[in-house]
Amino acid sequence: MAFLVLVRHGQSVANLANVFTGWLDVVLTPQGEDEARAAGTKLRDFHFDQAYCSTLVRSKRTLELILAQLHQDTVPVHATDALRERMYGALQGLNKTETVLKYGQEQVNRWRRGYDDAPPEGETLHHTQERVVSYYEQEIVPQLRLGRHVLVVSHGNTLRALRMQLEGLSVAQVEALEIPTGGVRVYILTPELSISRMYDL
Ligand SMILES: O=C(O)[C@@H](CO)OP(=O)(O)O
Repeated sequence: MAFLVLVRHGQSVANLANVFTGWLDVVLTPQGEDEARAAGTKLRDFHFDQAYCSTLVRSKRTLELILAQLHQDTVPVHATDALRERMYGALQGLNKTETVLKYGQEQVNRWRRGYDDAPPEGETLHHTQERVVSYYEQEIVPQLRLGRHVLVVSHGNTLRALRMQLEGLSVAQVEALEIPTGGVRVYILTPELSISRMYDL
């Protein structure tokens, strides 16, 4: 039985500053590094065959810290643009609270969580989902079919989009889904890749 584990990167300096991040390439805070190590500790009973992350440094560093914590530094790592955070367009770098004061809570909620609402010059969650799911199907599913154990370290919105697909969530459910930094989700899969168990660690 293969298992698939999804982890959101640890807290970044932009998360701490309450700034829209998207494709900004920001580092982890000390707390974020601790969250990454803690995710590794939670995964101590797991052995991975393949690991995936985005090309953004907060995702790469989180994966590196998890594998170091697990003494599994030799697991092959694949870093891809396909697993980058949702592109937040003109909102990138803006403070979230100031943006609410300027445009109103309702508009900002739609930009942040609406499945088909694009932030100015940015991607909708739906578009993010298309690139993430297509990478998942082309690169990760073949590994899972071989019974390999896979770790994916990515971002809040990419993981919301992937979880919608894997868990069959409705639009309303994915719009309400929040994943904490360092959050760990485990899927135990049947040989046909149905989910036999899923849980947060
Ligand atoms: O800023 C971002 O890129 C994301 C994730 O940190 O934020 P939000 O919660 O608004 O999707």
